[in-house]
Amino acid sequence: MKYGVKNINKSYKDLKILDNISIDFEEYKTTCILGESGVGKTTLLNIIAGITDKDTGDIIGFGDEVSSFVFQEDRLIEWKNVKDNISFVLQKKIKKIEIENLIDKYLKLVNLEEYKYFYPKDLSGGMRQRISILRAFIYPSRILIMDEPFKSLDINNKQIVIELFKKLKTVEKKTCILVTHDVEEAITLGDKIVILSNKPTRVNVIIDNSSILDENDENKSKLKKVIEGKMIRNI
Ligand SMILES: Nc1ncnc2c1ncn2[C@@H]1O[C@H](COP(=O)(O)OP(=O)(O)OP(=O)(O)O)[C@@H](O)[C@H]1O
Repeated sequence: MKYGVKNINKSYKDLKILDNISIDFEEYKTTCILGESGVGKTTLLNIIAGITDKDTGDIIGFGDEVSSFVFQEDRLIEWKNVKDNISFVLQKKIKKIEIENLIDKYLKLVNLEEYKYFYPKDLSGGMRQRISILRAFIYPSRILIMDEPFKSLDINNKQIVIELFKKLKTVEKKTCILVTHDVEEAITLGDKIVILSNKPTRVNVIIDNSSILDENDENKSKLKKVIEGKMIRNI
């Protein structure tokens, strides 16, 4: 299956935001869309998800597909416990009898089984976001779209949630699109890093990061410097 965007242009009134954006999203890989605040990352995601109209260009492969989403805020339902928060989104997709087995299996996999009957108010921010990422992975979709999912977390929680994402990625095959302004996040998680910069926003460079994902810190920090340079918007 081929997923991508081609020659996407978008303006809000007279202000051009996205200028001819083309990206291929490789199947089962994680593509990070990286750029400073205001560069148009959320606009691009919303265009991909069909929430916002593009002016011109093509969206490839997403039309008939169901996607899972994870946002900056966790979007758990306060009056439902963990199990019901997950089963709620699965009920139209999976047989009731299978849902509970599935939830048990995944909660166990990520060592969260003891929280099955907890309500969101009794969970920490990091724990809540782990549940929403888990929910997005269990949901039967081939695509997972994440908009700054670690932004509101402190450094420790962020690390824990990132590890959870990596673990789930090894057991559930999904094509992931991760939007972030955080260079380290992109280097840690992205098989491919797409840097958006300039005004109006263009794809500055696409970096194949797959060989550096497990690399040492020295190589990662070199790459970080290169990326930071590319993120600067020449206005
Ligand atoms: N509905 C809208 N009407 C007019 N302008 C908008 C609208 N939505 C976004 N913009 C503008 O488009 C630009 C890009 O916004 P967008 O939220 O897509 O950027 P972003 O890279 O996701 O930023 P952030 O990381 O801060 O969320 C901003 O200048 C924003 O003010």
